[in-house]
Amino acid sequence: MQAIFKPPKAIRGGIPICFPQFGNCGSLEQHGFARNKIWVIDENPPPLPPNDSNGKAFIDLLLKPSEEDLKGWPHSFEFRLRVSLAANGDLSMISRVRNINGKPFTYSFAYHTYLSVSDISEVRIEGLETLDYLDNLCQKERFTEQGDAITFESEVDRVYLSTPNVIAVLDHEKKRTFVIKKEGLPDVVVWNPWDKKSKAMADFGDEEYKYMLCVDGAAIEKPITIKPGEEWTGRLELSVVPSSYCSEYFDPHQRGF
Ligand SMILES: O=P(O)(O)OC[C@H]1O[C@@H](O)[C@H](O)[C@@H](O)[C@@H]1O
Repeated sequence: MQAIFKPPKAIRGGIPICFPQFGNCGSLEQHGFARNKIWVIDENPPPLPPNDSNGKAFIDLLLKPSEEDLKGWPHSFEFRLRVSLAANGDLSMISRVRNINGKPFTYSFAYHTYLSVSDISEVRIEGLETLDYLDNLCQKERFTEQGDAITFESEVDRVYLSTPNVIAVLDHEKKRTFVIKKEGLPDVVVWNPWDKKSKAMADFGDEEYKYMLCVDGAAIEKPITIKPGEEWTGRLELSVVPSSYCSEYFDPHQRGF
């Protein structure tokens, strides 16, 4: 990617954290400030269930609002992120947002997950068929998806609503499938900028839209409200499996974790 590694702008690629705002639905910068910040290592995070990190390598990160952040979004919080990598390559991310403010606050959230694919025209997403979505290309108008798996032949920028906790992204050419499992994240954003928008983005190669797809576990349509002292958790697990395994592995009705 032609990503630009120059703070304070977000780096395109990876899994930026969109918080406390998704997109431009609010007064903050696009996708909120969290992805543009330097997080610190959390030396002493509150415990998580042992299953979350058994046998995995992990790091705990912490974000607290700066004076500047509080001017634009006057709510004190602690955002803890554990990123874990299992020996088989499974990546999991656990976000915990704690309200340390005197009053409730409300936010949106997304794991803006860039997936690398062999050829976007050979990719399909399973798990979102027949669901309602908000189309960011039509002023967030609500539509209903047809019965078939989602495929790509033009720009897509949608927020699928009330989604199952397991979504599969099948890369036909590479014969591999990304399995996205999530918890606490009812929505799924699907984004591919296609040719025209790619050319308009300085940090994105003209042809790169062919080799990427964003599929984000998110909470957007119904933003999350937490009371003083309360904590919210949102989990995402990303695995890559050979597509031949998929029919056994992939059950959209399965619980996330
Ligand atoms: O260029 P950004 O700020 O990283 O955002 C990229 C895209 O992110 C998607 O999640 C949004 O739905 C799109 O509308 C947006 O264009």
